[in-house]
Amino acid sequence: MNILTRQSHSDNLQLTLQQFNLPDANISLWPNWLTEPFSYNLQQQLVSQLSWAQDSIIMFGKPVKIPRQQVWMGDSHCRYRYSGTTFIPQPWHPAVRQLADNLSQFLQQPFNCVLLNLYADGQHHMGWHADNEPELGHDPVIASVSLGAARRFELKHRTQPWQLTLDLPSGSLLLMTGQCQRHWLHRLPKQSRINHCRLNLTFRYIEAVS
Ligand SMILES: O=C(O)CCC(=O)C(=O)O
Ligand SMILES: [Fe+2]
Repeated sequence: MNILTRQSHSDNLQLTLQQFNLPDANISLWPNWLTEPFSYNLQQQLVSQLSWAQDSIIMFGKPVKIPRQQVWMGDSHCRYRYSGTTFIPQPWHPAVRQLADNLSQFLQQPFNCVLLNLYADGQHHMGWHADNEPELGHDPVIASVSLGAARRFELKHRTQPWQLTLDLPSGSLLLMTGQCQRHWLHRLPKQSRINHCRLNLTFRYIEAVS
């Protein structure tokens, strides 16, 4: 475990980093990347100010409502297609833009779009998947910021009996890199005892096609 000094969000707390060098994937977790008050305020602001939608995706040829609400946001060229639906990005909310800029600086990686997911309680969830849509390119870097209720996050290898379970507290930053999306799946399982809300932002990069 490495200890870095927190550089952004203006306090002097020690920034803890946990690294998991999995076969075919690199996972890093900064459990307290954002401070509690910053996380709380950002969550309140985004829950009330964004146009959340319980979108539908196509499963077995039929539209099915997703078990959460979401917003797709980013630069205007960042169209995103998954499960038979194309999402056009909403323009940047200034606080999300600021967070993307801070992340880009912190990780030395460009980010130009973000999927925001709002889980009202532990019934809301996301099933097994990989963030491997072609527009994300080969071996995408996915940076995931969590606000609100701490939830369990699970990874499993596609072909080997290997699993990793993490707890994602409010203010945490999870980074998935290497060949993670090629060889591993991840999900946010239901946790029926959790009765408050969580907001997750997964920052991504989509190249502009000229
Ligand atoms: O809510 C989470 O932590 C997972 C989100 C996720 O996997 C995604 O947006 O692709
Ligand atoms: Fe994902």
